[in-house]
Amino acid sequence: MTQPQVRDVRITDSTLRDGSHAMSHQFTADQVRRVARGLDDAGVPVIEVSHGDGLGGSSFNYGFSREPEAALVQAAVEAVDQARIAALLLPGVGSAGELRVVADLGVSVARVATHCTEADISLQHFELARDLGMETVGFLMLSHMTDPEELAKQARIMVDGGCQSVYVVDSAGALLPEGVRDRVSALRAEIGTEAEVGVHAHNNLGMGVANSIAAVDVGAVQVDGACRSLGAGAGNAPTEVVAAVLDRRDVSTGVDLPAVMGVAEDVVRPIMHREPVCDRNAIVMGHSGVYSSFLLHAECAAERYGVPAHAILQEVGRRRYVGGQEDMIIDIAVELSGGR
Ligand SMILES: C[C@H](O)CC(=O)C(=O)O
Ligand SMILES: [Mn+2]
Repeated sequence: MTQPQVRDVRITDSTLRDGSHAMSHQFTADQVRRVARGLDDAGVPVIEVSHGDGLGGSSFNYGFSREPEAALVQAAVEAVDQARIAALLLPGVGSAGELRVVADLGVSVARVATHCTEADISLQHFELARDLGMETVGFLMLSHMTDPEELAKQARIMVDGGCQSVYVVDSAGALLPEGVRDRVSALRAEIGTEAEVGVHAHNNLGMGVANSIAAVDVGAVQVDGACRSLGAGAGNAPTEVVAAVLDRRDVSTGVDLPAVMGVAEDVVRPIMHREPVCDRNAIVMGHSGVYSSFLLHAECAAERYGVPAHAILQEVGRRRYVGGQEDMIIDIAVELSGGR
């Protein structure tokens, strides 16, 4: 087992949460146990486990999980020695009760996600998480949809509410490195040493790793990844590649590179339903700024209504839909099909 060590950047692996989207939320407790154990052995300090849409996400709207969320979380908690287990919560999808349940199970990092202009809805969850003794992380989703100054104001709201680090979340994989640098720099200038800044990158335009490194260059000290990119859309910045590139930059992460490459290749790859790739659907999402987790919803609607998924996604981007508007994807498919 790798011991925790001094590090410059903390990697959070989101395979078991963002990867849930790419797995249609069908992770089993046994898979969670094996991935979490491998990541723990590789020295990954934080492992996120939840439904893709966070605690309470298992539903008709977002897709039902195969196994109860508590069983998945418990499997991860029991599998690790050094890693902290994190859970994601979107206020309104998950509730205070669900946060209490996972805190009792041993989850010690609460990641509260809001649309990038709606940080105020996170405050009661940060307060509760702090009361429960959890570390708090704020997730400003679809960060490309607002400018750096406004994003920094939203980060300020989270920090004043008890959030200890705020992430620039490129949910659509739409940002380019300069857009990431501007946003991370604006957050750093606003919150200074009061909280840390992190980055969560998606790969729809093939920029996941480059964007993560751009963020670190201007002061981000937390970086998310997913093994083998297993995440929504074209997936996340691959944890193993982020670790390798940071190592080449002499930025320490405490992650054992051969071990994490082994997890990606030998544990995660064999259980994947699909390999996230920058295909036409993904590029359309990145180019027109579509929430990555809409991909599977658009593919289902495409099949049902006989229209191309990329056309649906293009229209979602034009209408600037945000998380929570999954049901509108059906409306678009019906319209594009001519009401058939
Ligand atoms: C609920 C979303 O999947 C959170 C996330 O990972 C993102 O916005 O990106
Ligand atoms: Mn994501």
